[in-house]
Amino acid sequence: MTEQSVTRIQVAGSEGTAPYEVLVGRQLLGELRGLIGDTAQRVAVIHPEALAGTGEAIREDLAGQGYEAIAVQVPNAEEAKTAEVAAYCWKALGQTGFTRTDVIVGVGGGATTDLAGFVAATWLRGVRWIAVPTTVLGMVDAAVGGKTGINTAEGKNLVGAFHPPAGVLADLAALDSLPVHDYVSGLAEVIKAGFIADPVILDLVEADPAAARTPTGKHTAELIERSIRVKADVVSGDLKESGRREILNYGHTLAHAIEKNERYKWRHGAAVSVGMVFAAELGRLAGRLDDATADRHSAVLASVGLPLTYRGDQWPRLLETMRVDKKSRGNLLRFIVLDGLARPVVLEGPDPAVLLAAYGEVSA
Ligand SMILES: NC(=O)c1ccc[n+]([C@@H]2O[C@H](COP(=O)([O-])OP(=O)(O)OC[C@H]3O[C@@H](n4cnc5c(N)ncnc54)[C@H](O)[C@@H]3O)[C@@H](O)[C@H]2O)c1
Ligand SMILES: O=C(O)C(=O)C[C@@H](O)[C@H](O)[C@H](O)COP(=O)(O)O
Ligand SMILES: [Zn+2]
Repeated sequence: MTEQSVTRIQVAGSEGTAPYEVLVGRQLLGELRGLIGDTAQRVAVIHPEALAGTGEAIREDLAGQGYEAIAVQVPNAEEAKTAEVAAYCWKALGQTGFTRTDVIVGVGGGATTDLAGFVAATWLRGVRWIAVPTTVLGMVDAAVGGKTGINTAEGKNLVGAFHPPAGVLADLAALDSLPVHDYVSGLAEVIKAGFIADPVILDLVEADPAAARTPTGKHTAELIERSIRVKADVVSGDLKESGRREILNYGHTLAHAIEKNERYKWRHGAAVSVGMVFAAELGRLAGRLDDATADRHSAVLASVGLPLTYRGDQWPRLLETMRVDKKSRGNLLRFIVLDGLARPVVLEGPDPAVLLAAYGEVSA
């Protein structure tokens, strides 16, 4: 991709939903009007506190185009993914007289787009929404695929809906203001895409890990586009996670338990990093994964500054939480492991001793 060009990645419609495009480039906000369309009269721009200026600028621009536009500011990060904040958004829509032809625009990281999509899925049983991801993680993963939702005290993303956006605008310029800690967190999902489907991603990160940590890195656009293609390909064939989509949950069974254990104060990507080291060890102990590929996990994740360990004394609590993971069926725990590089498979009901041994790899 050249500096000014726009890459368009198609996501196929499935199970009665419409296809849509993910645009990757710069200065993409001009595309919003076309996506919102002429039938909408009202637009709600849901954004986090950290992007108050951006949210207001988008609102003003849409108001200038004749829409009745409101900005709905929500808390930063996981504090937005609550029933209370969803109710606050519903109230704002109700007070604005939002109808089924009106449109929600979610501007922010994955937490904001998960919330905005959920509000869109539930308001009047479903209105159109557009995702404008502003983090690496949002661009490569959260904004694509239509998984929307909020957390509860009992666990991560336990309440939600499959409700794909009408379009995704991944404007790379947004990454310039992203704190490095959040930028790096998103690399966990980039590296996940590398292990489950596109090893070229791993080669690019390993070639220059320092560059991978910055928006100005030589391969930034390629890393983001390759990761989006992995996600778009998978969700195009399985919107509701009846089969292949489960591979996108690589590392997430333990990650979500860690996030809950930390009362959602850890960044999702940091937890996914630890979760992937655990899943790699589980794959190795289950006789599926070779030593070199398992070891490659810790090496590449550490090279960009992602964590590899979590508190050893927390294993019983984490195991308990993992039992209500969305991949579980009854009492059967299910994990995504690798049968080799880019060969994800489901491992069902591993022996508790093997699970404990795998946790030993990440236990600090
Ligand atoms: N729906 C899905 O398929 C899916 C996929 C992966 C992750 N997720 C979810 O995504 C969430 C994590 O998303 P995230 O990593 O983007 O974190 P985040 O949304 O919590 O954003 C991190 C922080 O950066 C701020 N921020 C966002 N963009 C910014 C910018 N351009 N400049 C400065 N600050 C900015 C946010 O306000 C927040 O404080 C988790 O809740 C996770 O469960 C969902
Ligand atoms: O899109 C998916 O499917 C994923 O699993 C992508 C994950 O990166 C993402 O964190 C997702 O929100 C996890 O979903 P959950 O169903 O396990 O809550
Ligand atoms: Zn994730």
